[in-house]
Amino acid sequence: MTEPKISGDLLQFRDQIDAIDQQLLQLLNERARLAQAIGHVKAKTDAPVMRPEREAQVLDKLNASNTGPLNVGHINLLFKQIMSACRSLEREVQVAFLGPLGTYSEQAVWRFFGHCVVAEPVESIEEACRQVQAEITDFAVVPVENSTEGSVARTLDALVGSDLLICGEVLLPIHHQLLCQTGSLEGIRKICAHPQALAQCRNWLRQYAPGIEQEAVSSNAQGASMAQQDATIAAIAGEAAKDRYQLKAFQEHIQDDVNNTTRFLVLGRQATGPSGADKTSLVASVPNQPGAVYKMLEPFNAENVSLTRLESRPAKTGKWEYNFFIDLQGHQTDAAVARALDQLKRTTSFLRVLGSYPAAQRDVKA
Ligand SMILES: C=C(O[C@@H]1C=C(C(=O)O)C=C[C@H]1O)C(=O)O
Repeated sequence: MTEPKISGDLLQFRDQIDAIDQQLLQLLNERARLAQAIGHVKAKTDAPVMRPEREAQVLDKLNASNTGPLNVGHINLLFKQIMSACRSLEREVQVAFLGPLGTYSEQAVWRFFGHCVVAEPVESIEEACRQVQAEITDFAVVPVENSTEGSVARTLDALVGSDLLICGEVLLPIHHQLLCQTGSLEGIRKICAHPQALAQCRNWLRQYAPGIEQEAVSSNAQGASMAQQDATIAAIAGEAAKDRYQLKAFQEHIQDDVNNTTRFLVLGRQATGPSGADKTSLVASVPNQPGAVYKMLEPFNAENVSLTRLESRPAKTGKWEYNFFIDLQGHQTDAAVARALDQLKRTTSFLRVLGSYPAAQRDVKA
């Protein structure tokens, strides 16, 4: 292919880009050497390699001073990978996620940790938690709620029964795609996907794939794997599955709700310091008495602490008792949050602070 007649300009611009790349390369290696030095300091005290609060602050600072044309999405994407690479020179962090390969949980891992981590799929939420507790891996990434389907009960139950800490959260827009070997619907006899994905694409399927049989399978990634082996099968899955199973998209964004989002938790053994825009999650239960729930929530009102989520689950005591899962804005070391938690100890029969961690949605001030 011939370049347009502005090739003189083009060559000049490319020379400039080459020169800048050399500077970037040098600076990136300088940055990497500093991370290595930090790694040596950490190793002496057995301090954690991954510091989610620091990584959130690095991105906040860059976004606050960014003048473009790169946007917040570009900055986060680029610098997350830079930090991931630098971090891996200290030590490669290990993460268990709810598999199989190609799931949205895997996408959540890459988004939170960047690509320089060892990520292992495991078969259940409980197993992901067990691996962190047994110190087989550093972190687990598990789904906790979906904007249309609600909470993931197994994750909430696993949190109550363990002493793991929430170190971070990931908000992942769920963009379903219809995937098959050729990218065309011709010859497709069956669409295989997790029942939730089939439900989330009901209208689209009715309109654009009427008459094609639908089969519920155990995960979208399994559907994608079936499509990889059989040209008559299409799957509903995300970007990670498309790449993993070498499929082509017939259509992207086929979910009926354009804002369909899943929230994932990053679970670990380490407490996370304040980043400047944090959330705190806790689980509490109260005695079965009139006004008990009101008394439990009163300290948050008194201290002007904003709650972002309140959810109850059976406490499994067989006595119609409930655990309340509460997310609030702020870090447990913030004075107002600390005072509210102190009060809460007096009004609850059970209280566990599940962790304070950087909020995924950040309010960056220029
Ligand atoms: C370099 C550090 O270690 C890791 C890498 C970071 C980075 O590359 O900026 C930031 C935080 C840590 O997850 C550090 O703790 O500062």
